Amino acid sequence: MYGLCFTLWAPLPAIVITHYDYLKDAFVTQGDAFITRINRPPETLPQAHNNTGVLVSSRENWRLQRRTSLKILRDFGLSRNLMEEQVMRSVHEMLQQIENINDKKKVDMFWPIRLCVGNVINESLFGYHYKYDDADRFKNFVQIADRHLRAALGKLQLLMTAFPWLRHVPIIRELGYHKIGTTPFCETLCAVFSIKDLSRKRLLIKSKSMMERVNQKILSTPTKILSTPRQMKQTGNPGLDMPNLCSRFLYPEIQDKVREKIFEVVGTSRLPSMSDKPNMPYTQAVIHEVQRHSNMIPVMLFHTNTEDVVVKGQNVPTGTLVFGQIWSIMKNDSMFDESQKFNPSRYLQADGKTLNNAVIEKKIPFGIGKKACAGEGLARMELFLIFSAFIQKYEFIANSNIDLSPDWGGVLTSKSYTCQLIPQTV
Ligand code: HEM
Repeated sequence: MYGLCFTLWAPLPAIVITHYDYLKDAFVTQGDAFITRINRPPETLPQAHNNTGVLVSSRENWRLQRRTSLKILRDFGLSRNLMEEQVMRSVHEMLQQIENINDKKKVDMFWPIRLCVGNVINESLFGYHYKYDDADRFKNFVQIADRHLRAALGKLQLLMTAFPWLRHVPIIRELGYHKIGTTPFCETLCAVFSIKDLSRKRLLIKSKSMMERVNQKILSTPTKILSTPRQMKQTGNPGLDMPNLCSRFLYPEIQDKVREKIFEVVGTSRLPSMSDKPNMPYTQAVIHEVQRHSNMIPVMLFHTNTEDVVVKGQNVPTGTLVFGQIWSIMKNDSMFDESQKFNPSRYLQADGKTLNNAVIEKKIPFGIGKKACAGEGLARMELFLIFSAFIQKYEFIANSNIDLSPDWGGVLTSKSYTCQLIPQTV
């Protein structure tokens, strides 16, 4: 830990914020100054056109894309019951799939969870979902997106962030730009469009024309913003996965307590629904703690400021690269007592029933400010419905020692594990 807010020369000056109060001062209090991304690799690599898509666009383009995306999500039912119904359909299908597993002594939960989450967004955006026994295309798609996310943070990529002109040097362009940038993008498109066995050259040519097709489509349909290739990648993206599920295997007493509360409020004849959520503060507290303790996105994406700002007394000149280090904030004892400990009770007041909003506010897995996660509402709904359905239906017992240290990447993922599932009845 180098301090609450420090400059890193790598070789561009980048300010790294590791304290909630500094982050809030910059991204919330002075949020209008931080609505730009850096427009450099790795952000720009998969983009067919500059300054497009919600995630990496800036200023007016971003405002328009974000506003429209949120409107489309709302129209698709995010703020109404429709989205809950969509999530529940996916949960039912996943539970059915799990029920069909004969040997529940050694179950790998990786694909059931990915498919459940991926199917929600696929069904909403593209109108179809993958069956559990016919999901090879989806799996291929997820693996490509995963590889791309890992590669995007490679050394060459970081070098190109510092010196974007390097992409014009032929050898670097080949290694760094195509290999890490365009090829995974082509592969993703091929996975989406079911194209097989193309040579690399044909792949690039083919992908270029597909990109054009996709872009034409993007530019000519009202849902273009949610259908950009980048978002298509996100449908299978590990970033949309549930956080590390392992946390709860290590704490059987917490698992039992959540189940007890679910049985009290919901019973066993139906699955938990969003209307039960206010009556289940302990379950909410456990989910908050899973997201803090097994945080998935360690650093907020690249931000720069459009005007000079002063963050808690420190000058940040226009155009500075600013990183909000979510990981350090959520693992900091000054913000979360004994932060290494998995302790859901920290989110509850002394009565054990009322949520402690002052602590919850500092837990920021979705980022903070104007460019915070646009899918937070959907993600939180999925977390609640999937997690509580799991615990209501099964007891999860780890088969071996669970290692909670994450696999490092743009998105932190859990190490592989298997578990025993014991069906629950009262
Ligand atoms: C547990 C799941 C999720 C987590 C932890 C998460 C976290 C994040 C984080 C940390 C950011 C970057 C914020 C920043 O740089 O300031 C982000 C951005 C974003 N997320 Fe998520 N996210 C999740 C799920 C989703 C879902 C389900 C969707 C889509 C339905 C989504 C769509 C987006 C978009 C569009 C942005 C870019 C927002 C902008 O730049 O304006 N996310 N997310």
